[in-house]
Amino acid sequence: MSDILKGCRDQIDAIDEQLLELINARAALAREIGELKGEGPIYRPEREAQVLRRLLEKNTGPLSAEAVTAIFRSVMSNCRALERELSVAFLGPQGTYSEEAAIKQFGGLNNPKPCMSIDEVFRMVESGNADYAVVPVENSTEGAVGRTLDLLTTTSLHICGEVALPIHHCLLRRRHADGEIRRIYSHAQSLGQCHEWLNLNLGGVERVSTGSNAQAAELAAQDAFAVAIAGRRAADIFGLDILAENIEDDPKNVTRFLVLGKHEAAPSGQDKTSLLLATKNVPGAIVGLLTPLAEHGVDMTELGSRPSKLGIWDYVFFVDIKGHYQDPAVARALHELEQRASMFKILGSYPVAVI
Ligand SMILES: O=C(O)C(=O)C[C@]1(C(=O)O)C=C[C@@H](O)C=C1
Repeated sequence: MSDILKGCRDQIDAIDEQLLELINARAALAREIGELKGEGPIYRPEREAQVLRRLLEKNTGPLSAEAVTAIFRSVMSNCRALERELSVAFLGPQGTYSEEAAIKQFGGLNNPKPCMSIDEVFRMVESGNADYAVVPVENSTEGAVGRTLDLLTTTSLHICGEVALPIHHCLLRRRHADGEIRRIYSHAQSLGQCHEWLNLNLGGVERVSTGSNAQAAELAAQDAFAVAIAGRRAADIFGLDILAENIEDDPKNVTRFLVLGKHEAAPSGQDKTSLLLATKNVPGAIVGLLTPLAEHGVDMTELGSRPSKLGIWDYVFFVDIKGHYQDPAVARALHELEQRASMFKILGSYPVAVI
């Protein structure tokens, strides 16, 4: 071993010892905070977002912003687990993008609860069988996830966080299979996101929609004439070959997930509030309904609608605004908006996703 290499490794050993001591000191403080919290919620998404934002501001590299957030999310996950282990429900099985989003947000899962459907994910938390839910809400290519929006209209859970997950699809196939490809398995949303690529490269091959991408990977693992569209993680879990990577039509393909729980998130300084609104079905009603936002200088970042299921051409509106509902300007705007709406529900105020 060269002297230079040995010198670097000796320095790394010394730094690791310091890191170990410091991380354990941090963990001991988290455990102390856990005792102070008593019966209150352990998971504080606003504080975790503040910790990450502060470190990102201080980071001078060479580690990337993504690397720094991944490392500190994992540190916080382990500190949090000393306070109490949380269970997180998501659309399973193992290997889905929902699982990836849950791991990203919580820095690792101590007690994962994969579920068969988005309905079951909500139910798990509502019934107290899991602490938090992670559900997909919209994709940059395919739009809103209707089932999640419908369940938000009736749930008692609060949105307490959001996760933005870049989605890079792979074409996966059973190892050593080389015959004709007769079927492509994937979730309908992923088939839609890879539509152009499939037309160009596998035009004419039957597309079979599955409950999840992980299920598609599992089916492809048993079928020598099939391929699946899923993520890298699913390839590892089900032992599949990756035939092609990044096959999504839009390279900036992102899915946004919501974190839901029984507790509200406190203001973090950079928050969003999601609202569910309805108004009388008359011309110009939605414009009038939203006027208080403009009057109080509150930015609307998103406006979507869903059939209300109460009557034909009757809609509810999903509105995202900047700020926390406790921020004074937002509180004033929401108070006025509530007077004008025929339905008004704050689905949650939560920290804006940290990369
Ligand atoms: O500050 C707290 O409330 C903590 O419990 C500490 C800590 C952390 O590790 O920084 C852990 C869990 C919480 O979700 C937020 C932050």
